Amino acid sequence: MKVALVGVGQAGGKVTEAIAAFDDQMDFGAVRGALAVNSAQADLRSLSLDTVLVGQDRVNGHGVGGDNELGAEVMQADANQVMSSLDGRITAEAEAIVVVAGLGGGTGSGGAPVLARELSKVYSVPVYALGILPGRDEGSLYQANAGRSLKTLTREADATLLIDNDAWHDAGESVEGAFDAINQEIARRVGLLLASGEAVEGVGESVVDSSEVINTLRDGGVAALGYASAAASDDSADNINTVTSTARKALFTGTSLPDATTADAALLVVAGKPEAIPRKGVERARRMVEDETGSLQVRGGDFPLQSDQLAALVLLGGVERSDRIDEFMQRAREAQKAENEPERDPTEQFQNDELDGLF
Ligand SMILES: Nc1nc2c(ncn2[C@@H]2O[C@H](COP(=O)(O)OP(=O)(O)OP(=O)(O)O)[C@@H](O)[C@H]2O)c(=O)[nH]1
Repeated sequence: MKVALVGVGQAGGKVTEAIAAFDDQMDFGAVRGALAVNSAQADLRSLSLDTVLVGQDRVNGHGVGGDNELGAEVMQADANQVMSSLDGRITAEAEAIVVVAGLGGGTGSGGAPVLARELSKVYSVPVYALGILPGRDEGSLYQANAGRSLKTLTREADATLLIDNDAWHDAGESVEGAFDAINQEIARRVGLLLASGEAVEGVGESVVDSSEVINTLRDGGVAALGYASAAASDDSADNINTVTSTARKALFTGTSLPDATTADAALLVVAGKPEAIPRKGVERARRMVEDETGSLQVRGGDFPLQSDQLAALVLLGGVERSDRIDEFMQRAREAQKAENEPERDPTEQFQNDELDGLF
């Protein structure tokens, strides 16, 4: 899937840079343009991307200091400048635009939903968000910011792929210390997903197409992405168990949103040498994803890739019913000192008034 990436805020810029670098290093060509937007000049300087500084008249290049309402305001005020910088990058070949941001800070948290809304007004391709949730140990401002931002993002973006900052760091290691490693994990997963619809080597019926990514995300809401890989034999018959166990790992331990397995739709992509991918294994893995997610809409496809490994990518659409989201929204509400509320359907938590949206 050919995309243009827009990173907003510090985390947004760094993750965008990591995804673009992975795509370039693998020679995939799925990332057709990348831009970083921030209200903090210093954060933009360290990036090897084209950049736009917003809010200069309000914060003089110093960032919004975690104030996401201010982040939304400065993005709104300078939206035209950002949109015109994006003009040349969102060419006719872009199949989607991805707005990338850490949801806990100020610029990305406030700016990403504004930008998603502005982009949706102008472009007919889907506008997705890639949002990073603060880890449990991050402060309450981060949690409250992320709750409000997520609520608004899920409304403004066509779908929001969530990455939990607690997903891939080792016990005892601080989230901050793990950023580079987490960003690499994000880049590998997202980079492979985007490239999977771009397969050039081998064009069989079973090869995944970018329309399958778009269809999996069609109902909007929150999405998650799992990944795992294992050494493979050259003979596909020996790889049946490898495919099923790798898909299981991708779903249960390799996911961007731990414990989010109940989904409305899913896409299972198996990457590896075409002759090493066993049809029987892929079919079994697809059924396993169906059983575990409870979704009847599980798509599947191959991603031909010259590698000694077999990898499984599992994209889940509509995971907002998961315990993990429920737990996070609860944390965000508590952080915002909201009143205790009665039990209700978790899917409604993006619609009710108990946690303010951003706009
Ligand atoms: N995965 C990941 N998360 C990050 C990174 N940098 C910051 N974060 C997370 O992002 C949130 C903070 O957002 P930032 O992007 O630093 O803030 P900002 O959007 O630039 O906003 P201001 O600094 O307030 O102007 C926190 O939850 C951090 O844990 C990173 O490189 N990788």
